[in-house]
Amino acid sequence: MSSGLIPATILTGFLGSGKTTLLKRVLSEAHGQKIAVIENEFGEENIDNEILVADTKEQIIQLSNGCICCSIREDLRSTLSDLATRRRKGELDFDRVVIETTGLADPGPVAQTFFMDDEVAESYLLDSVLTLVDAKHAQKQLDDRQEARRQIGFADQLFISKADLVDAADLEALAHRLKHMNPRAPQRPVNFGEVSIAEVFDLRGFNLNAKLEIDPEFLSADEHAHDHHDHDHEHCDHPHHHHHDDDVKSFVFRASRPFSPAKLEDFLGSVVQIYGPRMLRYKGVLHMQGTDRKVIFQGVHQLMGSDLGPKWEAAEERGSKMVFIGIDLPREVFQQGLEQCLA
Ligand SMILES: Nc1nc2c(ncn2[C@@H]2O[C@H](COP(=O)(O)OP(=O)(O)OP(=O)(O)O)[C@@H](O)[C@H]2O)c(=O)[nH]1
Repeated sequence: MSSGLIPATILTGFLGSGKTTLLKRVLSEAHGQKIAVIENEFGEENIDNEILVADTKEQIIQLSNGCICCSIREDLRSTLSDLATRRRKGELDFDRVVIETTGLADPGPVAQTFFMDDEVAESYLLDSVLTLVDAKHAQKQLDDRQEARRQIGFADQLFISKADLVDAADLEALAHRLKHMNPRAPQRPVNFGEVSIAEVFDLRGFNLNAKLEIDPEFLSADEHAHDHHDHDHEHCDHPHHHHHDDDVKSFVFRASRPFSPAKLEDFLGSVVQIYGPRMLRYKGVLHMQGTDRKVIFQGVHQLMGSDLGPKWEAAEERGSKMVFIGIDLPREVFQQGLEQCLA
């Protein structure tokens, strides 16, 4: 890694979604990487920890009796900073860190630790948030549990476990629901954690230079479905598909006219003041006045940043697209506000 920062991966997913299964698999794969694992489990009996220790020679640090996203967030911060210090001194040797959250954790505060704390930010690079989704139980968990919905909203990559336990139509309905909640995160089924290293590490989900990958077909289909809801139902391919009113939702803003940088900065600065706590992830490739390069922007809650990307190609049509993933965000406010920022 050229930056010298230690890459960190957050592995999340609701209770029993297969986090440990996947992690164990990743750790036992012969990849020549030394991985420090921070496990966060409720309770003193840590079975996962034993399973992992038995099978691997990795460094495992356990944070117990609380949840890293709330009561022991300070423990996470100090553990990360302690690990980095010991690595610098040569007492510990590891190439990356994986944090496995409890099934009930909100990954937001965990991710924020990497930006909020100077010591942590200087040593680590948050690579990505990986979310496991239990194909058998996710629909109900998403209906019932806010944490489960937030785990989807935050994901840079979704892995769907237990696809073997459901039929194709159920799997399709789940994929559809997830895509509405987070169109930015690629989805892929995993059978008992069977993934390759390349699919979990160095995804650069938090990298400002990362491409914004949204399937344009999906998004226009989405608009259509909302505008013609009743009509849409008559022609629905899945008779059992029902409408979910998830509070984690996403929307996309597109424009071909360039943004005025000053107006946009003002607007975003004020919306994050108000809606920041509910803005899980947002990201965009922007056509900005005054530069012939793409501007890549992204944020988590109140924290946002932007970077100059590559030049627009001569033949390429310039335009901006932004995706916002959040909890009950007022789409109209964003839509109209952003339009006001166009030059
Ligand atoms: N059928 C099936 N079972 C799976 C799959 N992946 C994991 N499991 C099983 O699901 C159960 C829960 O898996 P874990 O890996 O312990 O889940 P977890 O997310 O770490 O669970 P918590 O730490 O309790 O939140 C285990 O019995 C796994 O063997 C899969 O793809 N298919």
